[in-house]
Amino acid sequence: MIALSHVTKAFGPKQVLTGVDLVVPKGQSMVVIGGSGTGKSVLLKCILGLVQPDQGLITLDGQDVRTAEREAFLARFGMLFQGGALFDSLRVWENVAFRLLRGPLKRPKAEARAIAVEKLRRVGLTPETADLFPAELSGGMQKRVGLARAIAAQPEIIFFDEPTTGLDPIMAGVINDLIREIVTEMGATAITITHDMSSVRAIADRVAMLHDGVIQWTGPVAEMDNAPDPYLQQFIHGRAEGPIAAIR
Ligand SMILES: Nc1ncnc2c1ncn2[C@@H]1O[C@H](COP(=O)(O)OP(=O)(O)OP(=O)(O)O)[C@@H](O)[C@H]1O
Repeated sequence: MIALSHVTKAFGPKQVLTGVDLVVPKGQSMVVIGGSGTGKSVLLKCILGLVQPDQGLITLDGQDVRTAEREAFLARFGMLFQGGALFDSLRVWENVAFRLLRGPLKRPKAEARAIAVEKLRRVGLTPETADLFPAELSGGMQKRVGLARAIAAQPEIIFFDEPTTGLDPIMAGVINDLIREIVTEMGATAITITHDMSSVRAIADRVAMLHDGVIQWTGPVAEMDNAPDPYLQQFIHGRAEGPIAAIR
């Protein structure tokens, strides 16, 4: 379980998080929605310890994340970054096996490659893809490679940062379905950041809306449509009119 309690973060005069309380139960898929610049990425970075909150407490399975040994802590996480973030100079399989070729999860090269090929298969890519370079792949294929990399080391927790950005609606649907299937079969805890409401409906067990530095609403995805919160309703229906200022 990941728990955030009264987490605040400012950059200079800019208050980004003003008191975030959020619980992500183990094995659940939480999707965080909210407008551009509301601090969704900052929230993920705080959990990972890449950004230090000014106040508040973040725990993973009851342990304050600040006291965890860094390498072992990060080894528990997988990440699918916005845009895939593949290394252009490495072959596809080396990208997928990146964390299996170095650091605390290092294993023999042949074994790392075999795992990479298996993970590529899991995301619908053939073994021939393994020896290509990222530039030789379409955007949708790159996203699949990023997903294979995120799951290669069997993480307990996976973060997906805008997993469908830049994809056509059909490929976005394929990636959403893959994420849902993989998270379920791995029993992983997942946090996804997205603006894409089709992702929310495909991926989420629970939804949290970040607005004005706090979690404005959180609940099961099944309750989202009927929740009375006007901020949430404006956001999920993409209305210009409502309590959230449309000019930013
Ligand atoms: N290292 C930093 N230094 C200064 N300001 C930062 C830093 N990181 C984030 N910010 C600011 O914090 C705010 C929130 O940024 P963040 O990237 O978390 O937004 P977001 O909700 O993920 O947005 P988007 O949906 O557009 O990706 C922004 O105003 C951003 O400029």
